[in-house]
Amino acid sequence: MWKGSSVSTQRSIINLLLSKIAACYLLVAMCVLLTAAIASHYVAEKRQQEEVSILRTYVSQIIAFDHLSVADRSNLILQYLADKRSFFSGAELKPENSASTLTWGDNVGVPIELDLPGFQLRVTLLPTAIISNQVLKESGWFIIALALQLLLLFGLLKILMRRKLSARVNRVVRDLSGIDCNNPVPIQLEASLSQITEYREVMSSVNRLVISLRSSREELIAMGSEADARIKSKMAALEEKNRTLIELNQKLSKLANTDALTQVYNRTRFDELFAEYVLLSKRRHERLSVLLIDLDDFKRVNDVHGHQIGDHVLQHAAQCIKQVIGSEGLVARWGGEEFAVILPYYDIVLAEGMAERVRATLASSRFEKEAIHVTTSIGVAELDDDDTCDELLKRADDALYNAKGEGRNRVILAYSPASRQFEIEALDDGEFIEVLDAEPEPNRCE
Ligand SMILES: Nc1nc2c(ncn2[C@@H]2O[C@H](COP(=O)(O)OP(=O)(O)OP(=O)(O)O)[C@@H](O)[C@H]2O)c(=O)[nH]1
Repeated sequence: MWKGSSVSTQRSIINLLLSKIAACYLLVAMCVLLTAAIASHYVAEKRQQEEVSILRTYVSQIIAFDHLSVADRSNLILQYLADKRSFFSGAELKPENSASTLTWGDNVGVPIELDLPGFQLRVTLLPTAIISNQVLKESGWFIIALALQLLLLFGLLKILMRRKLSARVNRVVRDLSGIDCNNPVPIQLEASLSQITEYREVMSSVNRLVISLRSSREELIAMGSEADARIKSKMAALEEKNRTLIELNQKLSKLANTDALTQVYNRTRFDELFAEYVLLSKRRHERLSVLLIDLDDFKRVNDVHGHQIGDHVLQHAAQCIKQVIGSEGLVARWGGEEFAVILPYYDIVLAEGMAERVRATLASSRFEKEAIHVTTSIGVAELDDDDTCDELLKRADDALYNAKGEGRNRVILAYSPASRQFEIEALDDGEFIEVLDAEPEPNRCE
């Protein structure tokens, strides 16, 4: 945009300069004319007086020539006056002792009597206004000539200035178009143009804008970085709070899901997990077994060693079960001194093996300094296609009940009506015999 208007900008600057010069010239010319008009009046008066004085001297010299006749003298005087018609409008000459009077001109103006020996001379001065008009006319021609010269000079000046200004205006235009909005810097005034008021005003307005733009930009940057820093610190605080919240949530969820004494899953969580595992296993037609583990004669432990020691034994027993199960299944406290284990992908035979390992481990363990010995009875059941959670648990519970009834410290398997029946009898310390059951009773283990 700036480049496009460069030429017109130059023209307008040149026209501006020239119009200023022309206005100055007209003002000066008017002053000169006025002065000339006033001066011409005084000049005319003065010149008339000088001419009268010269005339007086001349006539006196003519009179002094004795060898000339009166007529010759008169003629010479009138001839002289006729030559000076630009100052005198008429004359009347009357030699002494002569009856006739010689006249010249029309005698319009101011009459002056010149008293000379032998002659009476009365000359009429041309009116001063006429003389001053002549003076003015001469000045007028002078002024016209001057104006013509000035016009010529203007033309030359215009060409010269256009050439000289071109580079400077281009520089100004380049400066203006080169203002970088990201780093606005005030423009240096072009020395040769700074004499022009309009240029100065425009440039100072531009520079004011540039400075305000710069300060606004700096303010914005400062505000932006301050806001950035605040946002960052807020984000860091938020992240910190979020982390704390996540940790608290994890702790809370662990607290909600874990049994406070034994640090295995609590009953509530077991119920949820058990329902999910049963659902998934049935949907995928995968095996799943459950163990119900009960510590034998635990009342006796409490009675003999106290409830607190009983608590410790419970904790140790829970950790033992967890260790044996490892990552194969999930251990939960079913209630009191009873634990439940979910074994995904385990059929009843595998589950029985795992139950036996649990039973044997606990039976061979000694707890606390009193070397407390506890045995366990375990009921094992495998998920059947038609089973609900409750039915499966019921079968395991029944098996556990049977284990208690059979004398404790043993593993009893429960069979569903749909599955192939096994009978495993626990012998001493976990020896089992697998027996075919011709007519098995549902949910019962023999
Ligand atoms: N120390 C302690 N004892 C508990 C806890 N929960 C249940 N018990 C005890 O466990 C005992 C369970 O007794 P019973 O139901 O008679 O069972 P048992 O003595 O183990 O006998 P059987 O199960 O028939 O082998 C009771 O004495 C309860 O007080 C517990 O959290 N801490």
